[in-house]
Amino acid sequence: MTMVFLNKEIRDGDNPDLTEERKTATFDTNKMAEVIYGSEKLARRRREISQAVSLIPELADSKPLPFLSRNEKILESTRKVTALNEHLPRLINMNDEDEAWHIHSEVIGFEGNPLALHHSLFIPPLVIQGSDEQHEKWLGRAKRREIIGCYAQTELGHGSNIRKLETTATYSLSTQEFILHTPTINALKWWPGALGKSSNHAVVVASLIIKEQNYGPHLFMVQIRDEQSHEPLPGIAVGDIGPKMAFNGADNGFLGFNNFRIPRGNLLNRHCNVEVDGTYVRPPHDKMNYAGMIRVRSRMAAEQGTFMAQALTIAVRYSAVRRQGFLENKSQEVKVLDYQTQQHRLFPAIARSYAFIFCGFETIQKYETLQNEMNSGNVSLMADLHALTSGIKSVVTYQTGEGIEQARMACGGHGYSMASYISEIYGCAIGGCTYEGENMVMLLQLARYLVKSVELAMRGKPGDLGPMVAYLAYPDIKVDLVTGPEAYVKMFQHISKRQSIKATEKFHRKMESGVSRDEAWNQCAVELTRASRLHTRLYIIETFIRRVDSIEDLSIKMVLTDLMNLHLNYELLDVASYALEDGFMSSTQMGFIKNQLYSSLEKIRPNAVSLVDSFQFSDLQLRSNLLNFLFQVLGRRDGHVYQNLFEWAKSSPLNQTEVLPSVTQYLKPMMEKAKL
Ligand SMILES: CCCCCCCC/C=C\CCCC(=O)SCCNC(=O)CCNC(=O)[C@H](O)C(C)(C)COP(=O)(O)OP(=O)(O)OC[C@H]1O[C@@H](n2cnc3c(N)ncnc32)[C@H](O)[C@@H]1OP(=O)(O)O
Ligand SMILES: Cc1cc2nc3c(=O)[nH]c(=O)nc-3n(C[C@H](O)[C@H](O)[C@H](O)COP(=O)(O)OP(=O)(O)OC[C@H]3O[C@@H](n4cnc5c(N)ncnc54)[C@H](O)[C@@H]3O)c2cc1C
Repeated sequence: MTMVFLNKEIRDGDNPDLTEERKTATFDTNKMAEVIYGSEKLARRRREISQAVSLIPELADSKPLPFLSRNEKILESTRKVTALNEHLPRLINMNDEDEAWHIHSEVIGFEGNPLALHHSLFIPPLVIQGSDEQHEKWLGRAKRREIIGCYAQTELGHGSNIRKLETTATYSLSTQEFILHTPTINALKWWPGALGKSSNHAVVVASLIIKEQNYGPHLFMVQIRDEQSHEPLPGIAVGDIGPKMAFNGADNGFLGFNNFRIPRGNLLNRHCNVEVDGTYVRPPHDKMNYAGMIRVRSRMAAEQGTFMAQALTIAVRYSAVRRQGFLENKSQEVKVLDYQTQQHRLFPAIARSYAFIFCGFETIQKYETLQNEMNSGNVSLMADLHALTSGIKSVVTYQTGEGIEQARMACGGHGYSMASYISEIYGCAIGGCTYEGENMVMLLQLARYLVKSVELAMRGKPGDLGPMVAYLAYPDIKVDLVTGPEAYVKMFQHISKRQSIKATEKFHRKMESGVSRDEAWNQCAVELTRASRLHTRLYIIETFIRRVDSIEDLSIKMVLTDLMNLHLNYELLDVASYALEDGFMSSTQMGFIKNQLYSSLEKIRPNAVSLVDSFQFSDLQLRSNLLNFLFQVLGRRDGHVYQNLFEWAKSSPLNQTEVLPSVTQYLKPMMEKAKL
């Protein structure tokens, strides 16, 4: 049987413009997929899973999702996710989170579903914070999906500042229970995905109170609905928070407690505890209860890189079949992908997708190391990884939003149609700027770490700096960019270091002038977030270079070197003003970077379609095949866009009747009245 999307497979019947693109590729997309996904086996597994899903009709959308109401969307996503549940053990390794993520994104798309958070936000905190006994009680049931769960932390009044969460869990010595209570409207849990209508359990974050002392946010396992009737348990108010910008196949919800009692054993107590007599046993790190958030953030670079890659696959393929305007040859209009402006719009974003995915895999590995260390009681890596993931989460979500929006614009009018599916991808991805820590808030977390590091360097203690920030103590030696990537890294290090130092010095000066620490911090906050972004972008560049260095296959290494050079020049150009300001970069160097960038665009051009083909998204995943009711048509692998756009329009419910009630009830009477 032929795989649905082998690259070098040139298929009869595909749009010849796309076929032509695939023939110019200088590398094999299967080999590239191995680099993107980490190994031959992992890339092959993805193809096998996509192939298997495409053969199960009940896993396909039964109708084009953009034409559905919210209730219908939830019903449809629930139908698919439960059907998928039946097939899962046969299709994927149930312990492999990447396979689970991939298959859900194939089947569900981007609209979310009532189990969306069960595997990513309910089970992980239970694993991380739950004791063996608690795993015994809930983990198996959760994994088998006997119970459905969510993660209820954010409240109506507080999301960013979790120390001020108002939901309380008060320990009752007499009954050895925790009493969960929502004292005000503001204290209602608000936002948790899958809470509104689907979950019957929640990991609830509440302020732990023992003998009137507040011990801060802690995690509790709470059953919120009856397992038989699915009715909320007495003492619980729960519901959906209404439609959102996107992700409307998921039921984000609210939750309130009226002195709702849970057993003492429901405090997730692997790292901390409340003993029978109310004695509090501290965790080994003050912020241990936040570990689950580090985990989610550590996965966001790869996730967001994949979102952007999906939008770019649609936009690049479409740009190779869309012909409009002329260059030299006036007898045939050009593919819009041949315009330099189009390339400048799309190719740097392709480079960023690769960069984020490579960076993401490193970050996930770092988290796994942290997790192993935490399990053996060593929490020394937490601060570094908290700082790193705070920055990465913020930079990649923002730049992914930019990249997807450019992809949409690059598709002209058809990009604005829901037939492109890009708006749905955008809506899902851009939520990442807010969820899991609002971006500015998280950049300021990284800034705390950078300021401390600069202070160490200033105090002449560079030896105390971790490897991630060692450059803050490096001397400034001018670099010749012609010598290659290392020189770019040094230039970036200078820029990042200078901004961190400037922001720290400004902060110190403010305090010396008598301004309080908090106020001084706020007065420097914009400069501090700039330092955080630069530091993070430097880190992403370094991971890209490391990955390319490690590649052995020459054809892959060559094209990825082109992509990396594009990334280096694009990133450096974007921040050049910082280095021009102090004369570290000359205007000649600036000209050099621009020329390198333009020449990188030309080098990438013949490989552009194959670079996005290499992500190996199936048409199902991109919602790109109308015939199977998968409705998105712009990014189809076969490139037959126009006839499918027409089919898409014909399938609109509005076109199922010639004269709508809006006409008979309102427009016609209006026109008749005007005639009188
Ligand atoms: C196709 C498939 C589609 C799938 C799509 C997926 C959809 C998923 C959708 C949604 C999921 C979203 C889930 C959520 O959003 S859950 C809620 C997340 N909420 C947050 O992230 C809240 C953010 N706020 C915080 O994390 C904290 O409030 C804080 C900003 C970190 C501040 O905390 P706190 O006030 O306690 O701390 P301080 O600022 O005073 O800092 C004190 C020191 O502690 C250090 N610190 C803070 N956090 C950590 C940590 N996690 N680990 C280690 N150390 C930490 C901090 O650095 C300070 O150190 P210092 O040395 O400077 O004193
Ligand atoms: C799609 C989606 C899914 C979500 N899923 C979940 C979930 O499953 N479970 C859950 O518990 N939560 C969930 N959330 C909630 C989410 O985690 C919070 O919305 C997020 O952490 C931001 O908090 P906030 O809403 O309080 O923003 P706010 O903090 O109110 O942000 C408003 C503005 O204030 C600024 N600001 C706030 N504090 C500071 C500061 N200290 N310094 C400078 N500026 C500041 C921010 O930068 C922002 O510009 C979800 C949210 C979304 C959008």
